[in-house]
Amino acid sequence: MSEPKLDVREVLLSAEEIREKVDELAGRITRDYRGEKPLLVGILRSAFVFLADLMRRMDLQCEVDFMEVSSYGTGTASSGVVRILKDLQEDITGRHVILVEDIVDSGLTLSYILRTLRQRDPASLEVCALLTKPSRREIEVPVRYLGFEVPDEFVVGYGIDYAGSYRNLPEICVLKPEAYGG
Ligand SMILES: O=P(O)(O)OC[C@H]1O[C@H](OP(=O)(O)OP(=O)(O)O)[C@H](O)[C@@H]1O
Ligand code: HPA
Ligand SMILES: [Mg+2]
Repeated sequence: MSEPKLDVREVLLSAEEIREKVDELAGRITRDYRGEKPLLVGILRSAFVFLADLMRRMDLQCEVDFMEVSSYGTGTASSGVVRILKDLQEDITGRHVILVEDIVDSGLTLSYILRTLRQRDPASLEVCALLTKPSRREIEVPVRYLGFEVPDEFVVGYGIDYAGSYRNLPEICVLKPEAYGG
């Protein structure tokens, strides 16, 4: 088993660039939700790193909950079928909810979650996503707080995996082709 860094072809976003962007997003959320206590909903598993950094940069009372969904399994293309593996613990009726996602690719995951959560009558429902890959979009999703646009490459790191690995890389990277082979 090789070290994760040895499998990296290119660093797309450095830890420093990510830190600065997370600060900026947290600042915007702090200003927009002043006087409220939003519920941050992290989409497991990949969003846990981003969520953990984001909430600590917000100067605001907040609560946290998680949903786990999966559509990618061990491949690099969405199966198109989004399954809820773990639902929220909290009742979101009347709450200000911010969905925290690491990447919007086809948009199928977020669009499914947004549809599901809207039916529960939150006071508001917005999305904060660190990355977007617009070239792969199959369905449009409204992202209020967006970090970076990435090219049409399968990215890993900062919580994001390929087949379960590479989540612990501190940067957003593209792997060497042989690392995607299995
Ligand atoms: O816009 P889409 O094409 O739907 O892709 C985005 C989703 O895919 C990834 O999750 P994945 O299903 O790999 O689960 P994970 O977070 O547990 O890795 C990612 O974290 C997003 O949730
Ligand atoms: O580029 C990606 N990398 C990892 N997981 C993903 N899920 C959707 N897009 C991606
Ligand atoms: Mg994944």
